[in-house]
Amino acid sequence: MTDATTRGPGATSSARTVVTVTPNPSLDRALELDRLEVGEVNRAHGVHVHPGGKGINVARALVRHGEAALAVVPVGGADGTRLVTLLAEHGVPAVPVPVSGDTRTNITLVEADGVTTKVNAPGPRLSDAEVDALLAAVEDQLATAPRAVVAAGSLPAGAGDVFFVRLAGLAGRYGVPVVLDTSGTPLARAVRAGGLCLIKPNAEELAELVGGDLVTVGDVVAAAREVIALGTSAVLVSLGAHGALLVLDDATWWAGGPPLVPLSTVGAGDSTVAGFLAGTGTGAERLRNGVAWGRAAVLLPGTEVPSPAQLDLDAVRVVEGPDPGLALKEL
Ligand SMILES: Nc1ncnc2c1ncn2[C@@H]1O[C@H](COP(=O)(O)OP(=O)(O)O)[C@@H](O)[C@H]1O
Ligand SMILES: O=P(O)(O)OC[C@H]1O[C@](O)(COP(=O)(O)O)[C@@H](O)[C@@H]1O
Repeated sequence: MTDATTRGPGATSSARTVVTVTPNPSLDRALELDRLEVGEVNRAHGVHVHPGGKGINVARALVRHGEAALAVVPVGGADGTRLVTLLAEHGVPAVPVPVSGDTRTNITLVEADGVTTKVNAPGPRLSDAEVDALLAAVEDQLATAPRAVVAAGSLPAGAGDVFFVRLAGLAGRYGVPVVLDTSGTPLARAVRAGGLCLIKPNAEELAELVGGDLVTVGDVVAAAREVIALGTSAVLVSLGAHGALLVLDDATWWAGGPPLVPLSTVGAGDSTVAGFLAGTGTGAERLRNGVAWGRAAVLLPGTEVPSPAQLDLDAVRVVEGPDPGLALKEL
């Protein structure tokens, strides 16, 4: 299952490496159709298969830009083997953690007008021993003092709602910053436990987290500050076609650009996280980078991640202290 690029259970990170953890990875299969007819036989004219899952996509995007990254992933069955092979083909170092259930496949249906329908499978149930083995594999990487650990995506059954709390606790012991991109109860539990460096909800996920409607920039900033008050350093809120907001305890930036016609929005959030992590300089510059990577991702099919040549940093406008009264849909 491993080769020189996907280095297998013995793989280790270095001080510049971003370690990603995807508890519920997937093979992402995107089918291109003229138009989806629900309840009918539909015929696709294009198919793309990519290694998927949020942490995996972050690692893929970083590696595509020459950044050091390593993906820790539970894998099982023939599709798990395929996932590891695909990661190797994409040049992403991986630490596969064997599990008895089969790695899932997630389906995306993309219509000619860009409308995207996604069906995500539940993924295999992990046993307690498999969850412990996954965390032990993460701890092996934490011991090598990586730059950050990115924990991302949904949790498989059996992982327990506190999986990310456990992971953040481990990372805290090794002094490694934690970036978390998840949703629902696992996000709420981790935010309440505190100690996170960054979370990347979209507006719906943040609204669910704080329990309210987010209509304006001010609503998002207030929601993000609730999160920050619980012990998270920064909140990067992605807003789809309306760009993204970066909220710190004492500063806010918005970044976005001219309208695009997306080919596939799958993986755009993950590319945004990767671009933010790869960025340098001020919060504003890192946000610009993240948004440029996210915008480039939506112009690519399936779960393809952008290359440096596909970025258009100049198209991204950054505003410090955006008007709190602005509606998100006006951004
Ligand atoms: N339709 C779109 N047009 C332009 N940019 C987009 C579009 N959809 C996504 N993006 C870019 O990708 C980023 C992440 O997308 P978003 O849908 O918010 O993430 P997620 O998939 O995590 O919900 C956005 O912040 C934006 O920069
Ligand atoms: O773990 P979840 O929430 O089911 O999401 C998994 C899916 O999300 C993706 O990671 C894409 O995420 P984003 O579109 O939010 O960047 C796919 O590769 C994968 O199929």
